[in-house]
Amino acid sequence: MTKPRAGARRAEPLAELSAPSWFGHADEVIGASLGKLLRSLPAAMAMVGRTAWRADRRAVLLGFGAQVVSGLVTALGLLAVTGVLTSLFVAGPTPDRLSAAAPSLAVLAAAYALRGVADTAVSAATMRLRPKVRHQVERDLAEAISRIDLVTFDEPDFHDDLARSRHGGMDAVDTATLQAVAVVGGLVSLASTAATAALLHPLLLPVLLLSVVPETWATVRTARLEYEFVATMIETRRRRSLITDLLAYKESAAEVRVFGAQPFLLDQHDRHSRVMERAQIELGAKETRVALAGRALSGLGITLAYVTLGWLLYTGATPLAVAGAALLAIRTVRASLTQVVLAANRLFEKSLYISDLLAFFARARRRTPEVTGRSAPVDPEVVSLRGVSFTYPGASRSALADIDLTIRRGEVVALVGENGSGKSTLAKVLAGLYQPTAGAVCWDGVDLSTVDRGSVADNVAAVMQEPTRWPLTARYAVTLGRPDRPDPGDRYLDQVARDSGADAVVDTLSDGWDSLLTTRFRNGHDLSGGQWQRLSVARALYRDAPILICDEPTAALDARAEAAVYESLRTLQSGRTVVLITHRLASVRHADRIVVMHHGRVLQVGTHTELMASNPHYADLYNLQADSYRDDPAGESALGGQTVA
Ligand SMILES: Nc1ncnc2c1ncn2[C@@H]1O[C@H](COP(=O)(O)OP(=O)(O)OP(=O)(O)O)[C@@H](O)[C@H]1O
Repeated sequence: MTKPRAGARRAEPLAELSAPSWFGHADEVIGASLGKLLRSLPAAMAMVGRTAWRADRRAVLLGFGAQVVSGLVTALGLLAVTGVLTSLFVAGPTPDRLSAAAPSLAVLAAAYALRGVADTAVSAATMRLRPKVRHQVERDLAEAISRIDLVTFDEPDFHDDLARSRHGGMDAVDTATLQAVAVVGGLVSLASTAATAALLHPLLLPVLLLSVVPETWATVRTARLEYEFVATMIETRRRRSLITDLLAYKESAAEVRVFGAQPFLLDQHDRHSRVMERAQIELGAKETRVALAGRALSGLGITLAYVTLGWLLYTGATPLAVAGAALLAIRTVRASLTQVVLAANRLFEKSLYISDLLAFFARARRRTPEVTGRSAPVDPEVVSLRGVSFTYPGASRSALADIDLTIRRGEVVALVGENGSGKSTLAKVLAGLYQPTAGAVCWDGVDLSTVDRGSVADNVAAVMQEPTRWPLTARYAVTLGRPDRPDPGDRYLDQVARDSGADAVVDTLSDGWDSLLTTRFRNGHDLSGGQWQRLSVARALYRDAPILICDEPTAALDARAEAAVYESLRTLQSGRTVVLITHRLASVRHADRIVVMHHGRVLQVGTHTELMASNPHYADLYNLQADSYRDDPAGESALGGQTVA
């Protein structure tokens, strides 16, 4: 055995990081015109508005009403200031001038007080609205995902789109709610103050607006740069977090250590980080240049505004008191404009993410099976496949090709064949989880593509090849397929636990059925692979469905548990359709029919005896396994104590 040289484990560079062929969506974004991006704003705003309205109408009305009040009293305050200054600047004794200014001063004080109340009401409404809007969108997203066709999860760009929507999109909705309120408030205040400024002198307004245009350009440009960065980096970020997950999760922690994979993973982590670092530094430099240009031009604009005011005073076109109020107006208009520009900028930036979210919702709708209102036959007598083919999204070869098969109620049909021959895919197509790309799956003659998926699923229970390790209590992990089943005294639960061997698992748990099955929380438990499999068999039995799919149901079970499972499958068999997938051919000898699969096609269908006599492929596979047991001096198979051959 050769000893690995120190430092020999150098990972190859990740070629795809320098050749960004998978930046597909980001390229579209980067290539989009500013106009196109700006057009995303109304749709995003409408989405936030609709969601806010659904989430809490009263808060929306209170928030916007208070904004209007706040804007109006700001203008009123400005007019009061003009009144105060006019009274103070006239000739005469100071006490007289002060008394003349008193009414305007009172209006000013009232305006400030009212504005304080209105602004507080706006904050209160916003604070109420923000979490509600976020939760509403999170709920909408979770619901949309839950309805998506299973095959969509195999589409290459689905997970990128989902990640962008879940992370960028959610935060965007949250921020957008806040900014939408700020934009409206700023606009109301701007409109009323600008109208007042225009009243003081019409020239002031265009000059003021001119001073804000460069800043607007700079902020919009910066927002776009940042979005481009996030969009181009999303896959790198996801890949990097995948590596962190491998290091962080218990499921992979042991293999990482056994194979000494830490240096490799850390190296991959660094490579991804370096790509992101370079892009981020480049982004920073671009943003600095844009901000500099914006500020320089904006400074010129402000200078121009003050020069204009000075010129108006110098030529006597404006009295001193009005010029004083105009100075205040300039400050207020600029403050309002800055508020609007900043908030609109953030909104604009967020609207790009919200359009991702909207695109995801649209994709989810397209990928959600249509609700037809028609139901699949309950407890079908005949399940038939006619010319069924199936190709996974993006795959170059079909996983199933031209399959014809009929299964009757009460039959146990075993699917056998080499790895990758299409057994699991066929089982999922049979169960209506995948729609065939050609041909049809019919239950009692009803094409499953014409009925609601929920009604199909209602008839199916499955023991999956890699059962989900549900991080719930043991009770929920078994009963979640029929949570509403009345089961006084847990009689049925205990029965399926005995049939699957799950009773022995639950007996070892400190809180029995109420034990939490994850060690990520306090007092949680973890189970062995075989113990999880026992629970998955119990779950399938508890669901008590007419069609039972068992995909390698006993692969992780010890001999005794395996024998118990097959015994209970035999009991269950009557009145049900059982599809059994296993590589242990001794276990399929007693199946009513055995379907031999090869490269996605059905080679032959028959009983064990028929196939041994006529199908050399099956006979070879069987004898290969049988031979390994014949070498066993005890002559006993480990498969549930059944003697092979
Ligand atoms: N999600 C997927 N995306 C693309 N191809 C897939 C996907 N799942 C399976 N395949 C391919 O489809 C073919 C059939 O796979 P399937 O899982 O049905 O085989 P199997 O007979 O159940 O294999 P095994 O005995 O290893 O469980 C294989 O070539 C496999 O690579």
